[in-house]
Amino acid sequence: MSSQLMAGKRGLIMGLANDKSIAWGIAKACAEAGAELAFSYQGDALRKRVDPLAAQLGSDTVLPCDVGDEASIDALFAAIKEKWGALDFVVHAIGFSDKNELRGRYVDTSRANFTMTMDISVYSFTAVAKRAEKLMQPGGSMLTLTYYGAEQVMPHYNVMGVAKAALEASVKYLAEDLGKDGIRVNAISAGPIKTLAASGIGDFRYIMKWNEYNSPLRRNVTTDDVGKSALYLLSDLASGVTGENLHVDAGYHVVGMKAVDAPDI
Ligand SMILES: NC(=O)c1ccc[n+]([C@@H]2O[C@H](COP(=O)([O-])OP(=O)(O)OC[C@H]3O[C@@H](n4cnc5c(N)ncnc54)[C@H](O)[C@@H]3O)[C@@H](O)[C@H]2O)c1
Ligand SMILES: Cc1c(CN(C)C(=O)CCc2cnc3c(c2)CCC(=O)N3)oc2ccccc12
Repeated sequence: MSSQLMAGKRGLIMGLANDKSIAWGIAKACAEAGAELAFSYQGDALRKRVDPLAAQLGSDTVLPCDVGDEASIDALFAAIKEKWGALDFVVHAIGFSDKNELRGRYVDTSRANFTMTMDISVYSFTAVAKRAEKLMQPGGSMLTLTYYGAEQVMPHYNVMGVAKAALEASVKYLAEDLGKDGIRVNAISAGPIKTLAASGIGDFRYIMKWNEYNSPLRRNVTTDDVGKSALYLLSDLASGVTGENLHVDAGYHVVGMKAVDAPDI
């Protein structure tokens, strides 16, 4: 499938934690299409999981990066510059908040967690773009991940919803700034997927069931669904697409209300 769409392209995948990560679905799709990949991970604990996954895709470039630390981001891009001298695409699959505030009411969000959540889940994409643009030529592409909770209230998504709304706005401003140099910046709004970032979330099973029942495709999406759409946005197939937010959610976001006589009720 799309065997050489990314031949000769070198990309950085940020946010791989394990083989359930959305970053893994995206990395597999890009590698299968011929891309050469580098990975960044957060914290030594993840290194032992990421190394074998990277090797599975023919990559031995696995670098540490805590996106909350400017020096760490600088060191990551210095290593990329040293190894490749250039970069064709970047995937930012990073988001984090205090899970104790991803339950209950949004109004009870603390200033500390609001600030940390915005720093890690929003500003980090801008910080990465600041470094990446220096290594990119026309034709370069950046991608981040968002969620429908940015657009409509999703129970208990709380401050992450406010953060994703800011992230989606930042994609448009970055698209304008980097478009002048021929670099595209887009987002994928993925439906709920059972990943590490989804674990520890109360009633996540209910959220998945609700999405399955109310999506036009009557199913949840997978990291492979997201990977294929990411491949499109990162490749030259999307040469005219920037500042976009592509919903890969089985169509959930288009449904206002189901017909009461729907056959599966
Ligand atoms: N799982 C879902 O339902 C879903 C749906 C839509 C969007 N998203 C978004 O997709 C992205 C990937 O999440 P996922 O679901 O694959 O979960 P995941 O837990 O596999 O990935 C999240 C990654 O963020 C990284 N991270 C957190 N804080 C970091 C920091 N300070 N520095 C560097 N890395 C850090 C983690 O190490 C992890 O690798 C996130 O932005 C998430 O908000 C997830
Ligand atoms: C969907 C959905 C998700 C998945 N998703 C879209 C996400 O963006 C993950 C957000 C997230 C951010 N930070 C943390 C966690 C999840 C749990 C573990 C942790 O310690 N911190 O998270 C929810 C939280 C509440 C309600 C729905 C959801």
